[in-house]
Parts: sequence; C-alpha cells; structure tokens
Amino acid sequence: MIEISIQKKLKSASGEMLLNINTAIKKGSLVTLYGKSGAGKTTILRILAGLLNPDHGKIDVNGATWLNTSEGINLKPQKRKIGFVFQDYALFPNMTVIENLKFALNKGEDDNIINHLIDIIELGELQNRKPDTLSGGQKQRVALARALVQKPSILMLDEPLSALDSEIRFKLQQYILKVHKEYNLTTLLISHDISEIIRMSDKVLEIDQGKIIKQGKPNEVFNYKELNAKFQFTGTIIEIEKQDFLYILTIRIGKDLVKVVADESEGQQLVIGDNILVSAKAFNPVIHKIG
Ligand SMILES: Nc1ncnc2c1ncn2[C@@H]1O[C@H](COP(=O)(O)OP(=O)(O)OP(=O)(O)O)[C@@H](O)[C@H]1O
Repeated sequence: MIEISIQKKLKSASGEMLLNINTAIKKGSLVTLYGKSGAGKTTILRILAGLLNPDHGKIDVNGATWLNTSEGINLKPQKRKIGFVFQDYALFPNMTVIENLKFALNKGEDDNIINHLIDIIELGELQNRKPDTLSGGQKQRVALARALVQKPSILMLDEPLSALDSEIRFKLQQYILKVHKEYNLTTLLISHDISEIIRMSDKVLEIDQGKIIKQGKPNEVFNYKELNAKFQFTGTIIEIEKQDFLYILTIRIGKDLVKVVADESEGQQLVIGDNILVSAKAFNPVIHKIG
C-alpha cells in the first residue's frame, strides 16, 4: 500500500495553485492519473519519486516511510526503488540496447533479469542495435525494460505512449500490462486517452487544480455501467447521420472506422467528438457516452 498525503504551492499560468493530494494506492494495482494539462499530475509523480520536495507531507510505501516532513525524513530518489518511463526515451545514444540495460543494473547484481526482460519485452533481435536505429515504439520498449532492470517497487509512466501511433500504442499497452502482472508492480500511469485508461487501469484519479476531484474504477469515474457483454470497444464519434428514427454513428477506433446504428434516445444525447463505449449482447449494440 502506498499512502500519500502531500501539499505544495505551485505556480500555475493563472496564479498560485495548491497541490493537495491525499490517497492510498493498493500494492499491485495499476492507477492512472487523468486530468487537464497543468492539473498537477507530473508534479505528483515527481514528488513521489523524490525529484521534488513538497511543502508538507508524508509518503509511506509498503510500511516504509519515504517522506515525513514533520520528522525530517526524506529518502533520496536512488533509495526509492522507482522505475520511470517518460515520453522522451532518454536512452544513451552511444550504447546498444543491451548496454543501455546493463548500465541500469546496480553493480554486483545478478544480470539474469536482463535476459528475462529481453525475452518478455521481445527485444532479442534489437539487443545489439543503437537507439538511433530504432523506431519510437522500439525505443519505448527499451525504455520500459530499462526502467525494470532494478526491480522497482513502483513503475511510473508519464504519458509514455502519447507520441506513438495507435497500433504500436496498443502493443505497448500489452507489454506494460504483462510486466505489471509478472513483476507484481504498483504502476502509476499518466494518460489522456480514455480508451487506454479503460483498457489498463484498476483505478483512476481525476486531478483538477491540484486536487483529486474523482476517484474509482474507470466505469465509476467516466460514468458508464460495467457490462457483461459479448464484446466491447471504445472510440470517438467522428460523424452522426440521422435517418428517420435512427442514427448512424461513424466511430474511430485507433486507425479503424466503424459504423454503428443507435436508436433515437441514444443518438439524441451524442455529438461529434464524444468518446463512447459500444458493447453488444446478442448482436444488439449498446452505446454509452464516457468521460
Ligand atoms: N517546482 C515547481 N514549483 C512551482 N510550480 C510548479 C513546479 N513544477 C510545476 N509547477 C506548476 O504546477 C502546475 C502543474 O504542472 P504539472 O506538470 O504537474 O501538470 P500536468 O497535470 O502534469 O500537466 P500536463 O498534462 O500538461 O503534463 C503547472 O502550472 C506548473 O507550471
């Protein structure tokens, strides 16, 4: 369990903003921070990682105190066992993939984990290449492996997938979920992509102006019912055509476009740009607006 209670005065574009976060995160869960630009998401991760000090606060991780400002406890970032992946890959350009991974290993530690990570993140064929010769998705896989070399107790992902196209993004989501489960990590993800959040998260913290304004499972935060359906997908409406008493919705799911028929009561509530969840029971699509 990670227990966080932190306060820090920040300077936002519109003046002073108080970051005030009190929450508990279960060990082994994948929690997403969601919210507008400037809400304070990255600052929360930086404070947890020890890269930035709060004005006041307490952070306990699995029974150990990482920070307690009233008792003068403040563990150094190196002691906090955190793996970080950002949008920019920050790999060493003069080292090959395997050298980048070896460099991240603490001196004297067993390097078996490197072979295992190469195996599960499928980097075998890339291990002797330099970062400059890799695609964005491949570099991000290396960055993910490198963040895990030291067996962190918390994996932090700050919009790691936002620069990638939807197909590669989907594959990387699968890798992240795989390592999250395999290493029983507690993973904190920052994402703006509602489909990604629904697919990946156990819990969502919606942040606004430095505060948690909503928290819960994705269906609670984005306000849709969890359905026991045969299939379901999320997408964005890009076109709505009205035909008699029906609405034909064109929905973008990643690179694909799908047309779905909605009845009048569903169609009237929808506008172009809405994110929706489509599910089907006995071939009858059911549509829910999300976010
Ligand atoms: N060390 C600091 N001292 C004071 N203010 C800060 C500090 N670091 C960040 N801020 C301010 O805090 C606000 C929140 O920044 P933060 O990067 O946490 O937002 P975010 O939710 O991650 O946004 P985005 O989605 O755009 O990355 C911003 O207005 C920023 O200028």
